Amino acid sequence: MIDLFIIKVGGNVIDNPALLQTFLEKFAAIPGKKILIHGGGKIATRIGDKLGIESKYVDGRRITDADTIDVVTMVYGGLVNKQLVAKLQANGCNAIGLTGADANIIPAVKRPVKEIDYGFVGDVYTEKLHIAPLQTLLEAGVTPVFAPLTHDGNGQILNTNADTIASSLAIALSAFYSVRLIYCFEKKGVLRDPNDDEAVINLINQEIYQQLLAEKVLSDGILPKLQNAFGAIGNGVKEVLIGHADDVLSNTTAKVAGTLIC
Ligand SMILES: Nc1ncnc2c1ncn2[C@@H]1O[C@H](COP(=O)(O)OP(=O)(O)O)[C@@H](O)[C@H]1O
Ligand SMILES: CC(=O)N[C@@H](CCC(=O)OP(=O)(O)O)C(=O)O
Repeated sequence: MIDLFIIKVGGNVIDNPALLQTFLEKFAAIPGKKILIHGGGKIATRIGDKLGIESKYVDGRRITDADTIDVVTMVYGGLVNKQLVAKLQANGCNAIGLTGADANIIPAVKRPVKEIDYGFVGDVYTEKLHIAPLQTLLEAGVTPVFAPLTHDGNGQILNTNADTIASSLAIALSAFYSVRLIYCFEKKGVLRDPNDDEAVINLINQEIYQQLLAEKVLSDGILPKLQNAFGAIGNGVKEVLIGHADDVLSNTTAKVAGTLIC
């Protein structure tokens, strides 16, 4: 099977112009087929603040009321997505910006209200992903760039965590490609001590994962990232890495920098 790189870049990188520029240059230089999924939570929060719309998170997921879905649709689907596409074009990468609603690629279900009402947050409808349009783009040498937005099939846009979109696409595309999923953020990998940026754990298996959870070394956004990483590796994805945005290119070769999930 042909290699396919699925790379997720988070909001802290997107919000740092120097880090973003380096990342995009290196992403553009990756040879072969690739897909980029971007976050942008930090930027949506900042623009929401300017508009007087407060951001609330529960377990790393944004509570997305009617005003907030408008903000994230504009910020993720417009501002961030189109700026990334333009910058990739400037780096010689023929990118196309998409949301999960485009070509019906990522249908989702509005998260049912239990103890928490997340509002317009979507859980990916994994069995209904439409992969064929993505294959057509990839075969044409075009690089899809996904905003963290999905849709419910009834005209409603939904807000979906970007780490989840990356793992869902990686799992679905593993039927056709040898998929390598790389989560890029502003740390060098999963850290044994969250206050020591050099304390990178090079390899995490289920046993080490459970130990780290028990030791409470993991918190905030690294929790959904690891959950999605293990979901991917257990469902056909060939390789999953978590590492620094600067190391994206080294992580596409045999020499790995960051945390390998196995
Ligand atoms: N053990 C750990 N190793 C790495 N990051 C950690 C750890 N514990 C907590 N974190 C936090 O998780 C964050 C990554 O999650 P998140 O901000 O959602 O990433 P992204 O920018 O990809 O969206 C890091 O910025 C860090 O603050
Ligand atoms: C439902 C939900 O929480 N969606 C996320 C989507 C953006 C995202 O995932 O951005 P980062 O990767 O930069 O964190 C949010 O609105 O924050």
